Amino acid sequence: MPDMLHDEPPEGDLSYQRICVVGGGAWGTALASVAKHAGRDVSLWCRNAQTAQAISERGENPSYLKGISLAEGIRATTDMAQALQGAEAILLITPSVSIREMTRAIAPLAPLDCPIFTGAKGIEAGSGLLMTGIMAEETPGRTIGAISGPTFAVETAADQPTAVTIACTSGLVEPSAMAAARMAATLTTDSFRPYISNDLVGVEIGGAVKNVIAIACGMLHGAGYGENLRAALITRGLAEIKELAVAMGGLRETVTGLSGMGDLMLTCSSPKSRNFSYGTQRGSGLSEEQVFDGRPVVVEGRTNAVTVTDLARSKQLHMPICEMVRSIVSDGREIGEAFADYWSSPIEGEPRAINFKIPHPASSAAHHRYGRGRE
Ligand SMILES: NC(=O)C1=CN([C@@H]2O[C@H](COP(=O)(O)OP(=O)(O)OC[C@H]3O[C@@H](n4cnc5c(N)ncnc54)[C@H](O)[C@@H]3O)[C@@H](O)[C@H]2O)C=CC1
Ligand SMILES: O=C(CO)COP(=O)(O)O
Repeated sequence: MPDMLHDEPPEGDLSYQRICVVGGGAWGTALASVAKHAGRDVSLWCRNAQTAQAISERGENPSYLKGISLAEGIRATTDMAQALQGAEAILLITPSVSIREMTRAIAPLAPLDCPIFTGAKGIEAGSGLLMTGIMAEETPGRTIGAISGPTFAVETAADQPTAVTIACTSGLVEPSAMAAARMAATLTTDSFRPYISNDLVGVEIGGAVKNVIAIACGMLHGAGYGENLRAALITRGLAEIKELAVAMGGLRETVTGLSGMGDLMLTCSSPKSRNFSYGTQRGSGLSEEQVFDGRPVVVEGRTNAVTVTDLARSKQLHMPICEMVRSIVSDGREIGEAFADYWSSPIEGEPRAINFKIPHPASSAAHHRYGRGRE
């Protein structure tokens, strides 16, 4: 079996010419526009008929990317069979909770040699499966992949320079990483720059966990804490991602790449992130019902705080920042109290492999300062 990452690259045009994007939200629309800019024939399945009409007729998605001119010629439709007709590769870009149901809808309509890549970032509740794990279960034998990285849809759709990592399983038809390389060639433009990886697990773990860390950063930013703390959370968050990725069979190196550190840096420091923004609003005192003025917004880290920590617990791993977020969003703990617990946990080694642990000597002072006792 050829190994795309070590053998001579194949000659000729690797690109898939006919792409179907499933999901007419912000990221699906942005990727459809990238593929169109790259010269592909692009169809886009949308749930909403008005959105599909606006994209096809005006080149705009007013619901998710208002005011941004998309590449011309995207064929948007609400008819899944029509959208998938003739597709050589599929991008499945709906929220993580819908990936199983959407894969079930797609699989009977797309031949087995048509790979599916997802851009959803998360872990499934109950099964603990990554997105590609769900997809592989629902459509066995097919090449399945992921696209991940520091990518705000609003910037990508506006043709701002964006880099991603693409990885895939081997499937029955194409050798490992070949489909990832083909998808990279398919989506490359003068502004969109893909890299390929042979570590699908590492790529996906980064995307799933960074959203939880971004909520933590947002909450403490919203509560008035400074940049020092944010840098500490990002760095210690990266350590949590690394430990989980390695426990799942991923590589440390992947976690320091675009889909790990890159996405973590982006999401933990920008109000353009829904996860960071949700955290900021909660940290500034808004309730769960009040955030985003009550609008339903996809905040993957809110559900994934539970799925990530469930998975970590099942591997006997402790992810203290993710546990802190879980205790707030799922168990209703007060933010200051949860932070005080985290911040006054035992002093330990960095990395934690340094086997050192002593009780925090100023634990009760920290609780007094940050928890309910604070003035
Ligand atoms: N927006 C961004 O900047 C980026 C988002 N992502 C990831 O992409 C995934 C999708 O996010 P967005 O496109 O931003 O969300 P969005 O909220 O902009 O759009 C979600 C889309 O999925 C559809 N949808 C919602 N629930 C559905 C269901 N149960 N079944 C079928 N379709 C459903 C909606 O109609 C909408 O078209 C998420 O996992 C997110 O983390 C990844 C990279 C960048
Ligand atoms: O994944 C993203 C950027 O890479 C989008 O982040 P949010 O879901 O927090 O908006």
